[in-house]
Amino acid sequence: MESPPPDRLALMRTLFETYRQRYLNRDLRLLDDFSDNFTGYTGCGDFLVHDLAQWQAITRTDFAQVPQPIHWEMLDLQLQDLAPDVVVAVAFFHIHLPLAARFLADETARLTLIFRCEAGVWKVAHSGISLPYQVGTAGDEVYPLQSLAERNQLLESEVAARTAELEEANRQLAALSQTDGLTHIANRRLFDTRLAEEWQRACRHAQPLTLAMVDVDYFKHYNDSYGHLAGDQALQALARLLAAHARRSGELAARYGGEEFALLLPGSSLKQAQAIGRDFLADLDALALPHAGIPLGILTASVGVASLVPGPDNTPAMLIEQADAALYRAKQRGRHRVEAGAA
Ligand SMILES: Nc1nc2c(ncn2[C@@H]2O[C@H](COP(=O)(O)OP(=O)(O)OP(=O)(O)O)[C@@H](O)[C@H]2O)c(=O)[nH]1
Repeated sequence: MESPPPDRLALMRTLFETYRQRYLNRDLRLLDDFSDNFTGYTGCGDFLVHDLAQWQAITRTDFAQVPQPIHWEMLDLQLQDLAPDVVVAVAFFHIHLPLAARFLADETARLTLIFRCEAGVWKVAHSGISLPYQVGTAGDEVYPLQSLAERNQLLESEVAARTAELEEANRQLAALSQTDGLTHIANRRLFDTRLAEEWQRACRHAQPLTLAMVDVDYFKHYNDSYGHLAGDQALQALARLLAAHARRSGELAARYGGEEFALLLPGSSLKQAQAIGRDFLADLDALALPHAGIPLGILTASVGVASLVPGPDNTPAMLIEQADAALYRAKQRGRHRVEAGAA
């Protein structure tokens, strides 16, 4: 097939472009372009319009419905030279209406225009637009704006609901990853994070950071006597008591590992931490979980506290070491007591 001569191609392009620009810019001069002998298919109507006045009314409704300029993202344009007085343009494009109905723009629309030269003037003899929307139009709508708006609203509320669910799931996941599964207090991971944070804070304010390490006494014996499940329950009860002593902002009770716990006490002096340790042991005594076979007859714990002012010569690990050393001394000196400071 021979391709049309350049001037003919230019003509076809001009005809299509003029139509396109007027349609996009909501330019009513478009109405002048139609042939008296016109036929057309609207985007959502499934009937052939062959009454020019009806088509012009549809066009006016279209322009009134969407008065702001429309944007077409052209995908393809076929220009066909059918006869000296007939040319056809078939265009494929995405429609971007000036509203938030994004998925409308995802559809590919097709426009077929037939131009016919009548008494020396090129007119639009046929316009058939195909919009593959899965939604119907309401009333005399040309674009299915109402259905699209409803669909959009539904989609937005579904997205909002899913986003909220996802955020909640993420929040729960984050909380879970920082919580000890047995005792439901902070786990070692959160303790390490908070220790590092509090260390930095104490460093900035040149204040001491204080830490208490807590270890259950004769816990192996407890497990052996009462069973592992009872041991678990004892750890849970102890964790609850310890958590009740983390009262002020920044304080944190955590399960450090096994039957060892940590109480981070920013802003407390060594003396205050010792008092907190003693209060905690008194609470545990009051709980009086039976532990037959050890001198006191109830479950007890030992506490080691240490305090350091962060500086170039010390690290968080040193604070833990010193609290651990104090805890070791508490064990050595008979358990069920609080010891403080490095050896
Ligand atoms: N039930 C239970 N036992 C645990 C858990 N984690 C650690 N243990 C037990 O804790 C016990 C710790 O024993 P040891 O380290 O010998 O210390 P201890 O018997 O408490 O003796 P002292 O610390 O010297 O007073 C071991 O028997 C562990 O099995 C746990 O999650 N649940």
